Amino acid sequence: MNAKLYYDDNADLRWLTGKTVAVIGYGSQGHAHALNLRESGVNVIIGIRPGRSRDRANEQGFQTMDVKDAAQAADVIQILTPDHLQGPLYEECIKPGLKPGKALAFAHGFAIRFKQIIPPNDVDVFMVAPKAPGHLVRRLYVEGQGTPALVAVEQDATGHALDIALAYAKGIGATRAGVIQTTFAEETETDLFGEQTVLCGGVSQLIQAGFETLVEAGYQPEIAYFETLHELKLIVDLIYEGGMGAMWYSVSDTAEYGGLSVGPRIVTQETKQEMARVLKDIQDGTFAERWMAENAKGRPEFNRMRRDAKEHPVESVGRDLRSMMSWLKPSVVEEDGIQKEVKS
Ligand SMILES: NC(=O)C1=CN([C@@H]2O[C@H](COP(=O)(O)OP(=O)(O)OC[C@H]3O[C@@H](n4cnc5c(N)ncnc54)[C@H](OP(=O)(O)O)[C@@H]3O)[C@@H](O)[C@H]2O)C=CC1
Ligand SMILES: CC[C@](O)(C(C)=O)C(=O)O
Repeated sequence: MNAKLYYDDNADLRWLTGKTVAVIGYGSQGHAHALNLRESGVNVIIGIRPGRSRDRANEQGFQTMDVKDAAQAADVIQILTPDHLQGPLYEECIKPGLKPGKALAFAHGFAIRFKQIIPPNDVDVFMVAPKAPGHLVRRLYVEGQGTPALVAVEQDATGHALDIALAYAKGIGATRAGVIQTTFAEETETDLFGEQTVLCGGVSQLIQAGFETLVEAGYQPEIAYFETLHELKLIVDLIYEGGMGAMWYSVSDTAEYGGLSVGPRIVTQETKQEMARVLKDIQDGTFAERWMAENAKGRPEFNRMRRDAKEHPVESVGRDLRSMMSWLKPSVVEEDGIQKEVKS
């Protein structure tokens, strides 16, 4: 194995003893980090603006305050607000609270890698980036499992930034699954690549294309849903637990032969070449620039794509079919057309 991996025995929560961690933002990652850390015995406060997130953090028993006050009060300041907003929030509310020896933490390297934030030299700067959506970081922790994470140290002012980062990783349950040491650049570039090409972008396009092909050919949409979306989860469960081998072993020989011979017609050499172009745009900052510009314009293209994705028939068909599956325990549900967290 090439990677430097850390597990529970390699991390010591005592590096956070007597310290206060301010979790800034209480969204997908924020609520998971805050709850997991608290249950691991860490003293956590929440820096958050008034609104839905603050109400939720209060309901869950946290001491909440404005970001400026939380940054003043904390030893470790974990920034869990959206990437594109971190720069101005840091300048206005977090930077004034920094003092030598404090730590600035991230769950993704975007703001540092693309220079939205330039911290002073006398603070630690580290990252603990879980490799899962926040709602699953929380669910797995509660179930006694863990989410793998990446740690990186950008600045080691105290000489103990890595110890503190590993303690934090242990507090959120990541060292149960394995924590790999990396750099902000490697985490940012691989994470953006993964979410755009395979995890979020690639998977959603593959599902929609498969669903549309079947429905346009006259097959029942409900069958298309079960075939291209519902069963995907069950197939991925096997891959997650035992690698591709477990999936090939469990499916029929017909599926194995068909999958191995036809798969390369779907994901082609051209797809791989496009992936390389996507990676280049990430590495040279083209994607980051496009994303920041889209936000500056008020997100016209993003809003249109969001709306189209929401209105795709695979969503309405799925909603009806899932309503008959009483065992599903979703973390996020739709109410009046808006995605909402299920109260835990
Ligand atoms: N989503 C994920 O699973 C993952 C995210 N990350 C990283 O974690 C970080 C947080 O992302 P994510 O959890 O998705 O974010 P969310 O969008 O889920 O949550 C953002 C939170 O920040 C709050 N917020 C937004 N603006 C401000 C502000 N000006 N002042 C105070 N609070 C504010 C929001 O509160 P309000 O309700 O008031 O809007 C909300 O609580 C990002 O760096 C992201 O890249 C890393 C790995 C996975
Ligand atoms: C896959 C999306 C992700 O990168 C993640 C959950 O790790 C994100 O930024 O949300």
